[in-house]
Amino acid sequence: MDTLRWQAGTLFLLDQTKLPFEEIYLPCHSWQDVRQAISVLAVRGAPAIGVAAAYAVVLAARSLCQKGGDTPFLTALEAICQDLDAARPTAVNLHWALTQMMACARQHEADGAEAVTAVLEEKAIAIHEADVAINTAMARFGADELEKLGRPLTLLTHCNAGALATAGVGTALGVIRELHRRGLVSMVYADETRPLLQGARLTAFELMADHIPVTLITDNMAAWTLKTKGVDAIIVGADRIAANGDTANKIGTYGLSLMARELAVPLYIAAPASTFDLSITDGSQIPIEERNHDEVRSFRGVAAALPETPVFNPAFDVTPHENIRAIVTEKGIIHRPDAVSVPAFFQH
Ligand SMILES: CSC[C@@H](O)[C@@H](O)C(=O)COP(=O)(O)O
Repeated sequence: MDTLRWQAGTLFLLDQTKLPFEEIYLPCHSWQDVRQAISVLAVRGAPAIGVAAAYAVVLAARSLCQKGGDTPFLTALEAICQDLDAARPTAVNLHWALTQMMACARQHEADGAEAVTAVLEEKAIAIHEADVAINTAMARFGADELEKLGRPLTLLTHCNAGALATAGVGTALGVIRELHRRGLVSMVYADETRPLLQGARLTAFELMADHIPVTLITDNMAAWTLKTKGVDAIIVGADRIAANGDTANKIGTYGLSLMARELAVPLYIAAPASTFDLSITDGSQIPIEERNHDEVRSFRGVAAALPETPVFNPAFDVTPHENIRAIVTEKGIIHRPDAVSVPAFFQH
């Protein structure tokens, strides 16, 4: 089951709003289709959003070639990229992929719009394929690191940082998959992850499909689970990591990090280099997406509160770097991330 598929000039996205009950591919024929899919979380997870956005740029370039118009090709493409970038403001992989695509377009500008479109397609496919390899490398580095904790491991994860959030085996779940392959996973506790239940609908589904032992808990059971179930480590993904290691991830991760610190459970982040935003010094500069309030008042149309109930619905929070034991990347491990170790890691 692929999260995304590029076939004969159409992007097919596994519609994650329907999982785990229905496995339906959503055909995206235009960049607007992709933008809509990103907004409603039909495709989600920072790396998968980046790959989808790269294909959206190909669709946009193709449509601009067909339509023509007064605005210069690259100016029009740039405006579309800005619109796509705004679809999910926290996940920096989206911005990263769009920047890569625009740089590629500019590099080949002199060859004309048709040629640029062809090169952009090659670039999007390269970004897609690279994500698969990046996940595999991260899984190995992460498993080597967590293996040091002893065995068998009881782990806890939050949201979905799996195959469904990437083009490959996943970031945090990629590490868990590799640990399982080595016979080192005793149990994975999966937070259900309110309000949109990525943990219940996607993580539990993914792990069960791979016969990895998983136990679903509601988010408010995490502290008690950490205290009573012998959890050896927490491992999660990330949406944006500042230069000092402060990490934005799904809302609830910050709370987990406080529990982890209190209970001396190490917290690991697994994220590719494209999730780092070295242009910002710390997590206070990370934009936090706030989503529709109905996501909290109800789930799939079933009301949980009165429609006029006031709501706060931030989709992400920021975990301070002090609460993170290590960040697993495709280039290796950043131990005890801080304002010195993170930039130094990327200088080599
Ligand atoms: C490898 S995915 C890492 C993060 O993107 C993931 O943990 C997360 O927070 C996803 O949030 P979502 O709102 O489902 O896109």
